[in-house]
Amino acid sequence: MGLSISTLFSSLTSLVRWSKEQDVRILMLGLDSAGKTTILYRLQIGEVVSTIPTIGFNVETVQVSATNTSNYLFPAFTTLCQFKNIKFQVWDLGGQSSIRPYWRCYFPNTSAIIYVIDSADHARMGTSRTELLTMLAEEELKGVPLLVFCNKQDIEGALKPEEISEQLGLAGGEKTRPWSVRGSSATKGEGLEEGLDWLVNAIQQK
Ligand SMILES: Nc1nc2c(ncn2[C@@H]2O[C@H](COP(=O)(O)OP(=O)(O)OP(=O)(O)O)[C@@H](O)[C@H]2O)c(=O)[nH]1
Ligand SMILES: [Mg+2]
Repeated sequence: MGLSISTLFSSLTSLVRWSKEQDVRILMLGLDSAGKTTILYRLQIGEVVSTIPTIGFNVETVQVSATNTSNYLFPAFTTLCQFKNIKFQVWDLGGQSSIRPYWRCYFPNTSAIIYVIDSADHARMGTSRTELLTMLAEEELKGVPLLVFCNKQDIEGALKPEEISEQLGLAGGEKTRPWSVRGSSATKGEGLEEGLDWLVNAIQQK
């Protein structure tokens, strides 16, 4: 009897986990050439791929090992969670101005947003900010966690994450969602996993 209950419980747990995995959808947005597709494949296969501008979208399943840091009271449970692998469907949408109006078609059922900025593209920082703030005002994305990658930190003269964060002004306006602005270099593979780790925790704590 005990065995069958535990088997049933374990099957149910797997089912719930499976259905949750299917639901976890991350949208990756940002202006053209920000580095979205490079980030997607760096996260998925750990390599820098040669990209062409995305017309439409790329979607891939990305697996991360999540660290649950919220269970200070239950160290054993925390240890278990540290080894839990979570799968996400990451949707990388093309960022050209003619494609941006279609971003909103992908907003329903979004669990989190990754917004990618080319930190060396000083000229278009204002456009990138406007696109981000317009998107965040959408009702469908209310409360959805936001990770901003200030990408291309390897380029000399790139704006630092703190400077970009200041320009975006999220500290003053964003009170209803968890958000984080971080530096990354997709080509060097720096900052990506730490950023995703933050996002995983933000999604789990919602
Ligand atoms: N130096 C540097 N170059 C990068 C970095 N990330 C991406 N790139 C380069 O930037 C260019 C554009 O990268 P993509 O990943 O295609 O950009 P995207 O955001 O997907 O662009 P769209 O598909 O047009 O929206 C490519 O030549 C990449 O190699 C980075 O961190 N550092
Ligand atoms: Mg692309």
